[in-house]
Amino acid sequence: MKELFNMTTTIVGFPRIGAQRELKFATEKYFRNQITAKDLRKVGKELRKRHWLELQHAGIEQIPSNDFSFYDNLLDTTFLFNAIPVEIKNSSLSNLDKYFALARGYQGEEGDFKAWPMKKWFNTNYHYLVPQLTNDNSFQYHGGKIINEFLEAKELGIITRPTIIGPFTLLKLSEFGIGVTAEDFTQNLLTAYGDLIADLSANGAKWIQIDEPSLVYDLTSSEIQWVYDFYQRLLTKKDKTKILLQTYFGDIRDIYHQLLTLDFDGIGLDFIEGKETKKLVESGFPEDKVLFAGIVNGKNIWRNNYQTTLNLLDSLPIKKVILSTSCSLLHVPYTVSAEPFAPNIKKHFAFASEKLTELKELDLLQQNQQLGLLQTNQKLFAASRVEENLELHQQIEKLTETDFIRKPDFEERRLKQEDALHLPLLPTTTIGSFPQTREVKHARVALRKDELSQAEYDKFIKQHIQECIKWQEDVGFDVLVHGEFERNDMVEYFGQRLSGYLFTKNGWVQSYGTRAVKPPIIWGDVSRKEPITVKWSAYAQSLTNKPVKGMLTGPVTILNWSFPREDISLEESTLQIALAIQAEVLDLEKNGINIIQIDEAALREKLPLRKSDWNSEYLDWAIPAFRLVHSKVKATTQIHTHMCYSEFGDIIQAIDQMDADVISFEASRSNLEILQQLQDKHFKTLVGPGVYDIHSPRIPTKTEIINELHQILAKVPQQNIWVNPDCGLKTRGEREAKASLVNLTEATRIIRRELTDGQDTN
Ligand SMILES: CN1c2c(nc(N)[nH]c2=O)NC[C@@H]1CNc1ccc(C(=O)N[C@@H](CCC(=O)N[C@@H](CCC(=O)N[C@@H](CCC(=O)O)C(=O)O)C(=O)O)C(=O)O)cc1
Ligand SMILES: N[C@@H](CCS)C(=O)O
Ligand SMILES: [Zn+2]
Repeated sequence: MKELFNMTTTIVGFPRIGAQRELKFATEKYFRNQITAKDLRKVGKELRKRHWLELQHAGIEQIPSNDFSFYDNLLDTTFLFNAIPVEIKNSSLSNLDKYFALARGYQGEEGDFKAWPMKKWFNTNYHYLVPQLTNDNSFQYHGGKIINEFLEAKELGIITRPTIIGPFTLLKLSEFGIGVTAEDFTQNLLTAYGDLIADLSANGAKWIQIDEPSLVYDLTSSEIQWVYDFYQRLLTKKDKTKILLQTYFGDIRDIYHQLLTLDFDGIGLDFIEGKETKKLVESGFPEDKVLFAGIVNGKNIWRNNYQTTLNLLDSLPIKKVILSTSCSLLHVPYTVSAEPFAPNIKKHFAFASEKLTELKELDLLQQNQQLGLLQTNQKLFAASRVEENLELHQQIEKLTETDFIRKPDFEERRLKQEDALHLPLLPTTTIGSFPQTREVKHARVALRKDELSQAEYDKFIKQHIQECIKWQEDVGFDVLVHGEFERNDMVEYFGQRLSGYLFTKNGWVQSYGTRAVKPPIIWGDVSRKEPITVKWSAYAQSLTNKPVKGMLTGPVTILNWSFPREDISLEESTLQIALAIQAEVLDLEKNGINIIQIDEAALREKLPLRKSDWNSEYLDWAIPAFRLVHSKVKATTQIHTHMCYSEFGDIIQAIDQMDADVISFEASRSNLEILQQLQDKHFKTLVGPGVYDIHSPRIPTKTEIINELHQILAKVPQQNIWVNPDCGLKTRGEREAKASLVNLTEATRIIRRELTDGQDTN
């Protein structure tokens, strides 16, 4: 056992939505003007208190603060420093409403402000708001949320470790207006972060945590130099308050040694996703710094293997260690305690609360105390948890190259589909879901509580499908959808209908703002028990002569938005799911569905963050898994896919290799930058770059959509273009969703007329 330095425990951050999603319900009530700002702030305050006390009670010695957020931490950071657009800054909206205007857009008496774009937070299913920095912006610190929350905890007798996103990550994740670069903000940020540290320090903070997850990417030499120079200058101003530089989602191999020479008091490293973290630490770690060792996985829900962790800790040549999580616990649900799993299943799981216990137990074991805990833990890993599905394994073994290749090729299929489908120029469609109204969600609650029979529920869903089809026909859409009213979520719904899956009752994880998901758990081998979506799609198709798109979630996304197994490879699990979805595709086709969309919104999620680690490994199985799903359909069946909230530019060729016939993706909020990539890379798949942002209640005007279409037409051949919103409409209210779609169809008709010299093609 290593020499002990005052061994303590901490976490990088804790979930904030509340175990019963209190924050979501309160915030949405505030949006609907049903409660006041004061009421909402009170809910936030109660949640923070509850969480700090829970951490204290669990024996966590260093408790973070400012990990709470009403919407998003990066938005909080930009807002804290007042680096927001002048129009919003100068409006007479309240501070809270300015904040929400950036998050969701605002259309009202104070003006018409678009929401900031939203992107995936590294390799997670959490999404952050992308700061838009222009000439008008500067960063200044004048107090605010971070200090208020520190003082709030202090009043409870808890000296927390305030956390803040660091300047490098902030700039890396921001977008810059014309004529502005990250460099322009350096001096400004230095003063702002310096003032922040001084204020927290003056108010009694002992430690401050600066999060720099962007350091886990490949870094250029100028980036390394920027980080080094910035922190060297910042740290000369620090006094007695200790600074922790916290990294996560990988290792920091490009800058590790330089960082160690800076005057940080602690360095937080991820030993779970950081493939080279152990090696880096073994190569040297200064005695005067504390290693915040991220050894409890902040993203999975499986119990920690204590022996493996203790061996790792024991092997590190470190004196001062604080045991921590690999990243914030934001990415896991609160607790498994109230979940109705059988004890022999439950004992394998650790959600956020149970991870606190794990940290404490590891701390004790590290000190050679309560060794019985180790034996109990070892038993969890001694035997296989599940029985294998041998038939499925054989089916996978027998797959050959041809199973992954669709015939005939894209061009031949395209002609056949044109003949079969007769779609107009710039066909219009939507991404699948229509608003999940309270009525729809409520019906599902009633079904769960046996207040509604299955037959009544099915009838209710069919009524919604009928109205949805009729509305799309009236408005003039070319390819219709059934609306996904029967689904709670695009992944959980499938998980619940596939064998091998477990799902929670209350395992909510924040995805963005007020929205959360309950990722299903892959417990064993996955297979399809029976058709999943066929009855709904076939019913919708029976109501219209226009084509209705079948709507499925693809295998890579189902895997990435589930909690995956760790006892078999991700590739193997994905192939199992792919075969299940393939069977569904073929059943849809058999039942008269000629267009099938297979969503792969999370295709990128498990692609290594570092390009130098790509080696094509992940894409080499993820793309074929998608192809396996549709390789056996007829040439005339048109396969669509959909992606959102990711960077696509650097994987555009891999996307083409998915060999779908049509792809729709989010583009309206990434300023259509992807269009250039499509042109440069001669993208073959037909494309529907989203023409408006569905994540905001703001209704796009016809003129805005026309402008988007002009931009698309400037880069993509007109016969390759589809017109659609940038994602599903489930989070939108009916009124705004419909108004936006009407504008979309009318804008398309105008453009069609332009393109066909004044003749209306519709
Ligand atoms: C498209 N996106 C998705 C991602 N990940 C997914 N797994 N799914 C996605 O769709 N990632 C990227 C993007 C953006 N992310 C999201 C994430 C979540 C939502 C969303 O709308 N979430 C809903 C919850 C959806 C759900 O599970 N609904 C259930 C339960 C509904 C519910 O809360 N019921 C209440 C009672 C309601 C009543 O009585 O009226 C209850 O149970 O207490 C269902 O419909 O049955 C959310 O509200 O957060 C969107 C995009
Ligand atoms: N078909 C899904 C895709 C979301 S990414 C929907 O429309 O909600
Ligand atoms: Zn989407």
